[in-house]
Amino acid sequence: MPASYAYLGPEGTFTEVALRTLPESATRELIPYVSVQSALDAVRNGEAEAAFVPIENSVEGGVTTTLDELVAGKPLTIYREVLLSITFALLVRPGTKLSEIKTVTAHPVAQPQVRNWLRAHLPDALWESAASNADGARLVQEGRYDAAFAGEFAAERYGLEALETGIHDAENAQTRFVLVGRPARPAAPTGADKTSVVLWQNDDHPGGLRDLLGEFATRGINLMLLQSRPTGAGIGNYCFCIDAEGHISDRRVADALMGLKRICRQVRFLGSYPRADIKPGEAAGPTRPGTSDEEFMAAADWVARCQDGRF
Ligand SMILES: O=C(O)C(=O)Cc1ccccc1
Repeated sequence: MPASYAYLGPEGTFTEVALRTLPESATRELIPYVSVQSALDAVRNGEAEAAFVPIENSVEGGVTTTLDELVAGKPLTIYREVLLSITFALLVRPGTKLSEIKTVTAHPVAQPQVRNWLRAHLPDALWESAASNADGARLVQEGRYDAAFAGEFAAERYGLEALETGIHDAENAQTRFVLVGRPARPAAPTGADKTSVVLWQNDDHPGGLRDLLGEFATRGINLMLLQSRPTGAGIGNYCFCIDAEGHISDRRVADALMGLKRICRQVRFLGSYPRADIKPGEAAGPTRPGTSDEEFMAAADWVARCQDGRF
């Protein structure tokens, strides 16, 4: 059996389209799962080599199911990320008119991307969430809903017709997807990388979050995502999902992680992987003076010489 990648299915999701842009997907069996949880469980229990799931949307923010799965349970690691521009089509059973649509469905992350369109064109339609956009299309095929917001490409797969295409409230809406596997050595740095971590504060004190963020700021590390998630231990109890620029093999990133490890109750490393928004060589590199690898190494060397009496 070839190595397999699990993904948020069924066939015809944006997730599948994004997955197929990864060259390595051509050599894997791609297996649809009904939910993010079941795709990630397939990795945790060894059924699949890796899972491909949505994690962030430029309109709605973090995909909370995915973040919560990465925050808790058996540790998983992000290997790769993919960005996909998203516009929706309104899919209906052939012959359905706009005036006949009473119920619509799609993945909950799709709703904020089509809300204005719905208000303008189908103000009285009842919205219900589907497990994925393609699953919404499947439910329309089965007659459970009148219309689904999904990729235009899903129409053929589910015998539907696109009544409208190019639906998007926000220009250039993008969704970010990640390939997640069991913990492994991160891929070598490309020069344009990202590091994801989850942080749990040691105690509740004024400026606690500022202390965590300060570990990045003093080392000139830009943050690309900061999302708090409830720990489940009561109101006001949160952990923080953070994406930071750079690779764990960059001295400033490793040093920041060491700083966080010393002051946090728990740090979960979620991986260092190539950025999808820019190509290697396009990254600005450390802009804050004193934060390059060379400067970190020279400083460590100087301390060693002082300890040795050779200053
Ligand atoms: O991949 C899909 O089709 C999904 O259901 C997840 C999703 C939701 C909204 C935008 C992009 C992907």
